[in-house]
Amino acid sequence: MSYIQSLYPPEHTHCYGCGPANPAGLHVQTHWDGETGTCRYTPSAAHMAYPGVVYGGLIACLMDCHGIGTAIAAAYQAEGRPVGSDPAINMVTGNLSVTYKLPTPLGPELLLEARVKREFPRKMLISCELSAEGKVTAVGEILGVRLPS
Ligand SMILES: CCCCCCCC(=O)SCCNC(=O)CCNC(=O)[C@H](O)C(C)(C)COP(=O)(O)OP(=O)(O)OC[C@H]1O[C@@H](n2cnc3c(N)ncnc32)[C@H](O)[C@@H]1OP(=O)(O)O
Repeated sequence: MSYIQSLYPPEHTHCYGCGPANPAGLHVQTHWDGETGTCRYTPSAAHMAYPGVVYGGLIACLMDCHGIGTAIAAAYQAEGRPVGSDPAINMVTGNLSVTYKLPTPLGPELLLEARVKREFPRKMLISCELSAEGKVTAVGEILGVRLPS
């Protein structure tokens, strides 16, 4: 299946974190298997906090866009229709929190796994774990709020 952000309507493809049409963006890609949103991202040397460690703001960006991508995928699934079908489901971040448990090593690929924690009529609370080399280094929660169609 295509990644979720590739199925956003054209006007929502310019996001710095995940917009495929933003040449300067991070191009976060969320893959949804019906239960878990998965994203892989390898930071560059420019994403450094201090030698050997990933900048926390980058981690927040990755969790933000991957969380919203997961929330949107889950919202389509809850309505029993394919991602990208009309009417489009659009969400923005109402709230984002990140707990940095360990320094995240700069170099290896990062794995983000996101799941629905709570579902409400107009919003979706997503939990996200970020790991590097098999170790969870950060956890987060993202509240996606649905925009009117
Ligand atoms: C779409 C493709 C791009 C990908 C996006 C990537 C992620 C982003 O960076 S998005 C940009 C950053 N986020 C923003 O700019 C959002 C700015 N905020 C807003 O536009 C509005 O406050 C918005 C839309 C979140 C809510 O406004 P509005 O529709 O008036 O909401 P409102 O009716 O007050 O609340 C809706 C529900 O959400 C809840 N809610 C809204 N904001 C928050 C918040 N910050 N924290 C907790 N709950 C909230 C409300 O409690 C309410 O819950 P319930 O339905 O249970 O009563």
